[in-house]
Amino acid sequence: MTTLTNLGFPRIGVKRELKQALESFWRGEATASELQDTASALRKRHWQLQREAGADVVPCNDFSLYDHVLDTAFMLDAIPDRYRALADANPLSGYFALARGFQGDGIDVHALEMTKWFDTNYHYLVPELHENQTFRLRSDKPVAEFLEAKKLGFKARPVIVGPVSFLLLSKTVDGSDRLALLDRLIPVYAELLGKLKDAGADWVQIDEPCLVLDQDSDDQAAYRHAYRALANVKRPSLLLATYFGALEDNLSWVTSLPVDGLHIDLVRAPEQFDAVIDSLSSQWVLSLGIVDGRNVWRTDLDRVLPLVKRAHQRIGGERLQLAPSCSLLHVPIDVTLEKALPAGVYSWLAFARQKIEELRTVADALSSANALHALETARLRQSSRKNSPDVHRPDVAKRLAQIDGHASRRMSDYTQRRAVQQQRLRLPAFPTTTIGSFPQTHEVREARAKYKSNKLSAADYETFLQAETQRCVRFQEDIGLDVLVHGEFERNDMVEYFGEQLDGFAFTKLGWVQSYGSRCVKPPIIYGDVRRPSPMTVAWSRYAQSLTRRPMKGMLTGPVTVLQWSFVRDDQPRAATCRQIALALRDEVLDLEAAGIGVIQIDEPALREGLPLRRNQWNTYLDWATECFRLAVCGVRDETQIHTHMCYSEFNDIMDSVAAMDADVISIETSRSNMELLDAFVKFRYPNDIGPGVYDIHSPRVPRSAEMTQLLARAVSVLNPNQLWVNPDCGLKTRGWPETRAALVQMVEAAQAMRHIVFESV
Ligand SMILES: CN1c2c(nc(N)[nH]c2=O)NC[C@@H]1CNc1ccc(C(=O)N[C@@H](CCC(=O)N[C@@H](CCC(=O)N[C@@H](CCC(=O)O)C(=O)O)C(=O)O)C(=O)O)cc1
Ligand SMILES: N[C@@H](CCS)C(=O)O
Ligand SMILES: [Zn+2]
Repeated sequence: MTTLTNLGFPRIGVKRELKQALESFWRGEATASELQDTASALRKRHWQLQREAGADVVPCNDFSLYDHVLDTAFMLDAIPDRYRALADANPLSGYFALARGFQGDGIDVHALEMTKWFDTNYHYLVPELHENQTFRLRSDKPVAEFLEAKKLGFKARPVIVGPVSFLLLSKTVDGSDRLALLDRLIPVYAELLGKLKDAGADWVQIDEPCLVLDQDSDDQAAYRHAYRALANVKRPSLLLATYFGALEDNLSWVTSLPVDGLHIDLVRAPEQFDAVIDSLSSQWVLSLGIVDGRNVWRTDLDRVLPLVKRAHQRIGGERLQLAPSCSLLHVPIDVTLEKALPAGVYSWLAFARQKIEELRTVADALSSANALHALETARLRQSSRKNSPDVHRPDVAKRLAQIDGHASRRMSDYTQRRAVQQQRLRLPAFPTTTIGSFPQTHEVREARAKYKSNKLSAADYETFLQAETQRCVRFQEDIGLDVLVHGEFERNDMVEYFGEQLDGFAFTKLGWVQSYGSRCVKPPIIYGDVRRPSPMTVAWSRYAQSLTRRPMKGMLTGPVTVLQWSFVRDDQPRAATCRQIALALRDEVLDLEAAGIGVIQIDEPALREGLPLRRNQWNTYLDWATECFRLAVCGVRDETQIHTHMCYSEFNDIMDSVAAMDADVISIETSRSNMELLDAFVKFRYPNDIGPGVYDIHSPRVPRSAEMTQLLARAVSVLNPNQLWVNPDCGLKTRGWPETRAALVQMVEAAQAMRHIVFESV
């Protein structure tokens, strides 16, 4: 019998129950045991849901209160010294201190660095290790969650992050070799596996997602060494899970690792099927990832079934498992809860629950004729989508065909533009600005919720937003910021807001996906050709500019980021969809310019995240991604200053492309890494202006101006001071007003200090 399994399930809950529980706990309004009760209720509900949908085996330890990499670091006692006292005194507070920083009781610690989980919009916390790092099994979370599932009657398979990927996803603070720590890590993994065996686990899913990346000979040696060492310990059988891409050149040696099975992603990399099955050890189980865990489209079962049948013939049902391509963490939970989607679009979608049901249909189709009806329904859905007039719009295709090379080039080069912009804007040295959003307080979100449920009229909602914007503009003037923003109070999310105003996008009501910790997003679904029926942001920017004589930045989300943070159609290349979005944004940029907005920021925080995981595919992506950015912005006159913003980006290896975007000013996240990210700009002699973030907005901690001056001094020591702007790392939407006010006052003070120190002026 073929087994239907799953690699991981969303943790947050359909109504974001985990978010509410976490935030209540952090506010001190709920106890730790109330938080843990919500967590165990969610686990139970999700295991039940998966079983009802048809899963034979459910994952456990895929749940996390914040992040699964942080859980692993915490479990292995990889806790940097600055958190140790907190963690020893109270493990839960210590755990959250690593995630969010902590200020109080005479302690002031910043959080671990956060970065993107491969090419997803999920963020993990980067474990901090050092040369003398030791490990021990500090907690038994995987065992506890396995026993919890077992007690409730579920056949569960614990999921753990493999030792080599754990080290490769970590950083050492002293520059020492991460993999040199492997020998100290292996005994702890052996102990954990032994405990899981004792608890009754037959199998463990050991995730080694780094196996789909380019791995050098040291990495290969590390996998060999780790799995040989774990081969002879008392342990459950090991399913080595790979996802987000192909094993490619790594396959030849992965198949000789002493494990018991392999999971492969056949959605991202269907081409690896033959090579894998040909080289598979005769003892190994093979788990086929045939349903897309990263997107929301229903699977073309007629395409998948022949593949599964071939595998069945080759290795037999006993050794065959069916699963989603990767953990379902990246998709919403249940499409049947969506009551307002257009009927056509609704029928084309599968969320986590439906994906497991699709796998059930495939498994049933292998063993009986019972699946005929389900297969026929699936077939009708595929053809309705393929032939829908809502998907294909001839006017969009025609406009795309007419683009020429001039459309993606500014009129003059940067030096000329800089001079006219400076004449127009007359900014001081070290100009201060923010990244766009100001606190999205409970009142702001509540007003929007009331407006959307018709409890607040459009006029009253607008009046409310105007008052918020006005207050925000006044505040920025009062504290002396130079380039102002309107605050983005009208936006639910920087991508969803634009999607809502563009043709070709659909929206969910409960399609929440975890972004980091308690923060979620509702990615829009791009199902058809994209068009802008009317201006999207001009009225708000015009209104905000009318409130001040200082320059007001127009604020847009860039084409690559809209693409990357949406569920994207899979029936045409991503580049084609991105160009359509870029053209829609180009119209918006020109409308903003015509409305008198002299500074326009087009955020592209997802540019790097969109990089293919294999280097040999980078150039193609970077060429179209940067071209799309320029297509969106290059229609403007020289005197219009174009800003861009990127957070969580490692720039070293993409500097050519960042420069090719040719933004007049780029703001980047640098504070958590102590300005390390600036190195790339320095090495490349980046010519345009840069705003290195001087404080971390992901933490409620308020930095002192001296800290920011120190960071700026580091920047000045390597870059031309005339190039530098002063701004936070990212937008302030997640912060409260008290800490925002306090931090920005300190930031303006830091800029003034720098003007004084460097130019002897104030
Ligand atoms: C910059 N980031 C973003 C990423 N991806 C995006 N798509 N958007 C981003 O901004 N990726 C990288 C980073 C990740 N960072 C963040 C930061 C913050 C959030 C966040 O705050 N998310 C919110 C949800 C945002 C939203 O859609 N809000 C809606 C609905 C609000 C709501 O819950 N309303 C309540 C009533 C309100 C109340 O009473 O308080 C309701 O409807 O019941 C809105 O504002 O209208 C979050 O809550 O997690 C995400 C990623
Ligand atoms: N303008 C956005 C960018 C976030 S990456 C904001 O300020 O929230
Ligand atoms: Zn940002």
